[in-house]
Amino acid sequence: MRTIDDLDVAGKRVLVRADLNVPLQDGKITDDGRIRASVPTIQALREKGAKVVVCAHLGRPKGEVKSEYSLAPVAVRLGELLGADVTFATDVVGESARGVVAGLDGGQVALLENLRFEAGETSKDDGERGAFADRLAALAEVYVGDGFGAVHREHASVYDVPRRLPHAAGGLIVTEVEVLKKLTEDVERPYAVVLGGSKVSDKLGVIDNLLGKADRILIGGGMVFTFLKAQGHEVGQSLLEADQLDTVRDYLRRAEEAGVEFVLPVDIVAATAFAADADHDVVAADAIPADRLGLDIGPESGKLFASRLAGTKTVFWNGPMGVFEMEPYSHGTRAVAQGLIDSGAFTVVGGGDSAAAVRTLGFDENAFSHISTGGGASLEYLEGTTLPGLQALED
Ligand SMILES: Nc1ncnc2c1ncn2[C@@H]1O[C@H](COP(=O)(O)OP(=O)(O)O)[C@@H](O)[C@H]1O
Ligand SMILES: O=C(OP(=O)(O)O)[C@H](O)COP(=O)(O)O
Repeated sequence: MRTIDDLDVAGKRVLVRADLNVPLQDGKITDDGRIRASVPTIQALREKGAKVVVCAHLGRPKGEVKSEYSLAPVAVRLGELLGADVTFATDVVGESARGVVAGLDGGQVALLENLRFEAGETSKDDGERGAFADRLAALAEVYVGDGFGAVHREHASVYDVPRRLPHAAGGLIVTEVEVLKKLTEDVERPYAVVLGGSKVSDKLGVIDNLLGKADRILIGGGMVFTFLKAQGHEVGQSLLEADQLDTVRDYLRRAEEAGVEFVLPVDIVAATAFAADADHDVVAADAIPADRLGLDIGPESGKLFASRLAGTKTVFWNGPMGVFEMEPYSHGTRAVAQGLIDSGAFTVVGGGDSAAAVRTLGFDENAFSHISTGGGASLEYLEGTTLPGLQALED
């Protein structure tokens, strides 16, 4: 992959695809890790005299303009971190964007509004996506891919725009790939993978491939309930991928045949509502009341998971064990984070929310071997498939 040192960017308009998908609460950024991770590449381009046009997505607004998904607060924080003004365009490829970009001098930075306000960004229709990619590419003369957390998405800004402009990988992508490569080549065993979070349908699929790679697979977070249901247990109102039950049964059967250890929670924190102040109790994992939803793994499961991480040499973790944003449901995530640290293994934590969790729960980032900005992206990278956003940069 070419890097930004291989590009002539002085005085040129450079479109940087970053991953600035940060958690927000009441319009306030609760963890700015992904913004900080994007700063070095932007700073390097400024120093080279580029006119830097940053583009990114926030959440999943599905092609509609929704003010709660505006990148405006991110522009402010990015400016603070860069120590420079960041001009915010109130649209993606419209009049505001064109005006803001035209007004940039070398070394200056602009941020476009949320890419996913445009249906073309995520469209599965090549024509629609291509038409949007044309408009986005027209804003710039050079493209730099640096949004590692989104490289698994075949989206216009990730996959189609680099095919239209001279391109290179930014420093964040280079670093992420360097570290994750180690987990695909010479992984030290026992190798454990911990999966949780809420993007269940996205991430269940990677287990297929992990069965041939990991020695232990620990399941927490919103992933749990599809497994418990597949084993015949009641999961109440918990997150469930009802159409994946056969797939999950197949995983459990194949894991047994292959000698891969599946570790599922033995207890669950079950609440009456998705709220911090809802009534909640620890219940056995096979006895979740029909009117409750599981929002964390229970204390016995926290201990069990930590014990199964002890003695491992490599751990990859994506997805919080519970709704860590609410204190009553944060203990499982805390136990697993501590379990990783205590294992003494080579530990990689991946994912926007997983990385935010370890920081907001007060863990020292340096206690982990690597904190990746990508969850789904790193999981798919570990599968060994070529990711659209990396392939586009290699071509
Ligand atoms: N049992 C659960 N039910 C609903 N949501 C959950 C549950 N456990 C974890 N979550 C949520 O999962 C989210 C993170 O999931 P995900 O995006 O897949 O992780 P990452 O960003 O680390 O890849 C968090 O916001 C957390 O609140
Ligand atoms: O948050 C992200 O991924 P992650 O939750 O897997 O870390 C990325 O910004 C990608 O977002 P998407 O999963 O909505 O495409």
